[in-house]
Amino acid sequence: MQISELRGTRRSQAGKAHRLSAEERDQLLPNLRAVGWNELEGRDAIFKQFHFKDFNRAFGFMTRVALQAEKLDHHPEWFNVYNKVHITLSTHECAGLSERDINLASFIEQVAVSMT
Ligand SMILES: C[C@H](O)[C@H](O)[C@H]1CNC2=NC(N)=NC(=O)C2=N1
Repeated sequence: MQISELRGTRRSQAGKAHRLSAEERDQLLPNLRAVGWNELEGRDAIFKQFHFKDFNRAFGFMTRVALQAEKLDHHPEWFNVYNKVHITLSTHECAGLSERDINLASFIEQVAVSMT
């Protein structure tokens, strides 16, 4: 395998991202809605606010998410102040919500559960 192909695999979620269809949304979003993720109005993205016990927990959470985001080459838009972390997920490549956002949101949920 060539280095260039390996890079291709590292861009993991290989292939082009596509905006989720209505059917895919019906199938994938309910589980995330149930744990507090919502679709933004006026932008094809999902959003959730997290609250932790203190800054240490919030930043520990962000650190774990950041390392995975870098691995996946898919990064959150986020805002942090003290114990709050607000996260928006969307995919630039398709200018909207893709499966990459669903995968990252699922990972974020696992980390959040382990930090609260
Ligand atoms: C050039 C770079 O690989 C791209 O911009 C990646 C990086 N991180 C990303 N993060 C998110 N959230 N969406 C993207 O489309 C995206 N694309």
